[in-house]
Amino acid sequence: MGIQIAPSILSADFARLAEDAAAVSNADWLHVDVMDNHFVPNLTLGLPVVESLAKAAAQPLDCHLMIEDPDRWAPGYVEAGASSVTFHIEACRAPIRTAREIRAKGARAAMALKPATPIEPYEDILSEFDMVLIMTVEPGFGGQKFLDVCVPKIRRTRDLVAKHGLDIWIEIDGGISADTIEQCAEAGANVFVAGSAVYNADDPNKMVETLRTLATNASK
Ligand SMILES: O=C(CO)[C@@H](O)[C@H](O)COP(=O)(O)O
Ligand SMILES: [Co+2]
Repeated sequence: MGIQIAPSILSADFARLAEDAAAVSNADWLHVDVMDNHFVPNLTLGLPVVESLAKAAAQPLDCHLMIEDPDRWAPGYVEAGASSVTFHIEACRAPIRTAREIRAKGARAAMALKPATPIEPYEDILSEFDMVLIMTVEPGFGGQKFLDVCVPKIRRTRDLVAKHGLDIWIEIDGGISADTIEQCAEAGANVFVAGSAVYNADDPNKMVETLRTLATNASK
């Protein structure tokens, strides 16, 4: 499973995405936040940008869809070049079908949970997914304060995954920095999204390594 760091390009310069992807060459993934101004009150980018970035970036793309109607749009992100596609369970009408379509097209499928959405109602469909993304801020914006009330949900999700003997990654997204990453790793997260902490650092690649070391040591 392993510790993985996924810088969010939401905190990058959208006019220099290829250069800002290269600035985090040590990262395992590039996290791409797709927002539609309906599911969340913000608008970012869509399929054409993902298609171009997938060609320009060395890292695989981890697309986080914060959009209405992911049933319709999610499979298209695999065709555009994403290696992992995450949709919000709160917005999805047919999560099993959508996850199967993502996987059938060759990408990893993930469900995302907003801070107030519990994992327990989805226990029976966990096996349809490769990853659960637990939001540790309300989705919509970078640079928000980490919500520590979400940490027990990381632990409960890790316990459910173990109970069913599944090989499912747990990703954490929102307010992750050198100050907050260790408690998430201790609770069982293994994929860490960080936007402002990485791109506001003097040396983004060095921050990726700092986060990796802290999470690796805390998860032992
Ligand atoms: O999905 C989101 C926000 O909705 C995130 O991926 C943010 O982009 C993370 O930014 P930081 O909280 O790390 O600054
Ligand atoms: Co995100």
